[in-house]
Amino acid sequence: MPSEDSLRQRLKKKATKPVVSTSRNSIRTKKNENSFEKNGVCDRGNGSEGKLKKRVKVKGMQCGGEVEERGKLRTLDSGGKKKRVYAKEGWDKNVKLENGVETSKKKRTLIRNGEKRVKDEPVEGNTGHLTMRGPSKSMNAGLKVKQSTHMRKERKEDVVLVTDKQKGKAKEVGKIGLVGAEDQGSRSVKRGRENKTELSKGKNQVVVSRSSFAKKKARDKTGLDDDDAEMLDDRPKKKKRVIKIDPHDISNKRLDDGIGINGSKEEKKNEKESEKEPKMSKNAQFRAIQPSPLILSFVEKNLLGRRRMIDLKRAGYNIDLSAPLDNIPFSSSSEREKIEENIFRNKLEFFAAAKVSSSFPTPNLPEIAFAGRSNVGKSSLLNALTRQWGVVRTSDKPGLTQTINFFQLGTKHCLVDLPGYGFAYAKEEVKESWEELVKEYVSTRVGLKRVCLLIDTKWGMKPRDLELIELMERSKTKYQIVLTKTDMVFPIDVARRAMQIEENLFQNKSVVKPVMMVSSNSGAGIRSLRTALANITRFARRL
Ligand SMILES: Nc1nc2c(ncn2[C@@H]2O[C@H](COP(=O)(O)OP(=O)(O)OP(=O)(O)O)[C@@H](O)[C@H]2O)c(=O)[nH]1
Ligand SMILES: [Mg+2]
Repeated sequence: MPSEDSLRQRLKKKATKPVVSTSRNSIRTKKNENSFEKNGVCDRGNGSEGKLKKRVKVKGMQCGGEVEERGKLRTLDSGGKKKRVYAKEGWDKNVKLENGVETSKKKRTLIRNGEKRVKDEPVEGNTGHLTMRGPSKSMNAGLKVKQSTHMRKERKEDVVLVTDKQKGKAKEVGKIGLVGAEDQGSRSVKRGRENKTELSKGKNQVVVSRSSFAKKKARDKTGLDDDDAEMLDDRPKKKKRVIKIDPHDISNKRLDDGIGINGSKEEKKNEKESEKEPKMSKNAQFRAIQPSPLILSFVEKNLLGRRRMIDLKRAGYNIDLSAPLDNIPFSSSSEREKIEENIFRNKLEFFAAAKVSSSFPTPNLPEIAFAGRSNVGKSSLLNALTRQWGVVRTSDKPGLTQTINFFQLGTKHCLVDLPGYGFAYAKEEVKESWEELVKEYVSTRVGLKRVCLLIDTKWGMKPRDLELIELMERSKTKYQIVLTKTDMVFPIDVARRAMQIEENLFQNKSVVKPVMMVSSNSGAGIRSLRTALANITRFARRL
């Protein structure tokens, strides 16, 4: 029988024995236990320091709530395990509503490459780290969640949670990166977990993780939101079409391209140079002509150009008469006017017509011929000069005069009406024969004192006119330019045309200046022409 004392000793021994925990490797002494009870903090002791993953179970100890580990907060469950935070947990505290989207700001620790960063990051979605997103366009229409994540530094990692209600399909696009940060400095735990579909039927959630900052940057540049950018990323990339151009194929080239088949640099240079010097149209060139003051004063004095009837009346013309208005002349008793009147008051008589040069009449009188293109007004001018209407036939149909017609003015002078050249209602061979006949006449005719080359004021000189001029220059036949139908254009254009022709024929020797300007209809300039022609015949001797 043990004595009472021995029993007491046994009991004491039992009481002094250490309590051994049943957890894995950790041993917690009674002392430690006491210290925890004192501080209200679970202390792991030296053996467990630095190994956060190893959890310590202390018998009879409950660590519900938050356990502080060296200044950091960590959620632990009642069993002392790290508490997993799900989407719906912790919802109420930090969640804000922005544009119908719940967002929360939650402290988050990012540790990469041994560095530890603590950032306040706005996170979308039900949890602090998740973003609700609609991957499809149809989703966007109804429930479009759009929250731009703020990119702060390059190594930032976004976690995006995508929901798709309509399709009911979950698509995992990326992976979740849940980073837990425990322990200070070098001791860090980064938990990256690839999260597979964890969605219910009604609500599918896809977790998307994008780590490429370059992608983000590019999207920001293009101004697309994440949805659009996502769509663009998923699109099959189009291959660039390379079009090979056959340098010898000119089927698609415009005719006015001006670039040669080879498209050499020189050709392009020439083209550029020609572009630099813009070509002025003929009309623009004509408008740029500045008439001399002498011509302008002549135009004004003779009432040339298109005029109002009231201006003609004020100038002394009898506008009630249908005949040329100069039949009421500015009568003056100057000697020159008397001479002019004497010559052109004589009777005008037709006496010969010639189709060929052999039919020309014998040159007994000094001759003044009227040449020019068909319909320029040669026959009309003869009538206007002599005021004898009907002696010379006129027509609005080009090509009426088909022979060289000789008219005797009084007893001392001869006026010659030539067939026109250029366009006419006649066969080509006939027209050519007219032209040849005229050329022969102006170049060989003895007694020809002056050729009045008539030019339509509106159209100016044509190549055939120049041909005849060249011929007369060669044959040294004196010729005078007479602008006709001046009543059809503005006075300034009459002056411009006269100036243009004078400049063109500046170097010609056989041309008689100045250029005369007339209108057989209005009679303007006829008196001046009479005066000029009277001076020719005045000193001409009878042959
Ligand atoms: N407005 C206007 N019309 C004129 C003038 N002179 C002639 N005409 C008209 O021009 C047309 C042709 O006149 P013509 O005298 O027959 O011309 P042409 O040079 O002899 O013609 P061809 O004999 O065919 O060579 C006629 O209808 C005339 O009325 C003018 O000064 N002003
Ligand atoms: Mg005629």
